[in-house]
Amino acid sequence: PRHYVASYNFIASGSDQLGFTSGDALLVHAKPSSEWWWAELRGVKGYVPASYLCQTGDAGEEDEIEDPWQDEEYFGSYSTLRLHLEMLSDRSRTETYRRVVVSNRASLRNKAVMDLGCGTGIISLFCAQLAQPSVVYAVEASAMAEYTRQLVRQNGCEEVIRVLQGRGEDIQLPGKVDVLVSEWMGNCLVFEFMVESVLSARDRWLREGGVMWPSSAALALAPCQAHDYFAEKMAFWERPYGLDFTPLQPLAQQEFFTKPKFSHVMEPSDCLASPRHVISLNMYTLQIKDLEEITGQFDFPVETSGTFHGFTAWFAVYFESLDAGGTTVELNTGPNSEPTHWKQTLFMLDQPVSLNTGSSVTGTIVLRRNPVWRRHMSVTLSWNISGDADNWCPQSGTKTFPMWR
Ligand SMILES: N=C(N)NC/C=C/[C@H]1O[C@@H](n2cnc3c(N)ncnc32)[C@H](O)[C@@H]1O
Repeated sequence: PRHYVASYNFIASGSDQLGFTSGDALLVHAKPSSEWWWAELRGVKGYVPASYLCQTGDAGEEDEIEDPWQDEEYFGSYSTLRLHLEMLSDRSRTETYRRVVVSNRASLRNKAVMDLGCGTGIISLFCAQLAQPSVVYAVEASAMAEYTRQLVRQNGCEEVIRVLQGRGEDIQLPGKVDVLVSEWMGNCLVFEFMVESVLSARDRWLREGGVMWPSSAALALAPCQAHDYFAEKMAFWERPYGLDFTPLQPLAQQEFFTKPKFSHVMEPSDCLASPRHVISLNMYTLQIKDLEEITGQFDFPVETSGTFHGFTAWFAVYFESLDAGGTTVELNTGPNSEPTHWKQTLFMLDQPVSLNTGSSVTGTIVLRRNPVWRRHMSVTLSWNISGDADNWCPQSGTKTFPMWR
């Protein structure tokens, strides 16, 4: 963050704007655009008009406008093998995409395919190797694209696969495509918001009546117990080495339970109720503006008495057949399916609540996209425990988890 001083008064006109008076010292946290910056004044944050401010201290040295998509860092992370190895090593994920190609091999003949965010090109290579599309546009923004070209040649697919290095939003294709395939899903389905790039490519390059793979997506949720995680991070402070460290428990709650826990492996037996799809996305009708705030409702009849430590979330995506009436292929990242590199995401409540069968946990989940950092979001879970008269614990609550800003 950098210090600026206000040269003029500014009256805020939107709820997300920050008003100030000439002479106020503001802390600028981010510069999502050259007109509006994200700043703080006396603990309140909001958008401010950049032209009303001037830098204190080393004036003149203009720090670079920070990219709200953090593309340099994001695509940088995909120019090394680490993440590609993780994704390719995820057999459930990779075999599912291969199964989609194989089960649609006849209908893929002579089709034009776009593989958005192809990485090493695995999906494109499946298409060229296991079916006979007329062309596959393998689009990859990171420096990995150079190697992807080599892999295409190495596997004799250069007749079919054309690797285009660049962002899906920027590249030009010679024509529209029949199939837009992408592996875009992040934690809680949308984290990283690569889905926006997929929708942008759909709107630009998918022909009328073309097919989206995945065709639809769902976020699943369940109230759960998380005894091991709770013991490891919170109960630990009760009596370590015979001493009472409980004054550290508020710190532990802040440090370990404020953000969701990625890569959590939930046992099916941890579920206190049958998981439900709380959000469903139709990849044909979903609009980019819909991504700003996605809301789901839930009503879980408690089936197993136990300790309600939090909620666990995961996703499933569906690949409809190119043939009318053909079978839909599912990739499910839940606790009852083959493990994947996404595992599940655990949202810990501040206080565990004991739950008895006969009660129910009803409420909402809201995914709110970060207005400044466009690959980030917050998840707000609000719940109400009803039908358990003899339970003295708090009956309702709400908690907002940043992912990550
Ligand atoms: N998180 C999951 N599941 N997959 C991440 C997969 C990301 C891959 O897609 C590329 N990618 C992401 N967004 C774009 C874009 N807009 N244009 C071109 N390539 C892109 C990244 O560089 C990675 O190689």
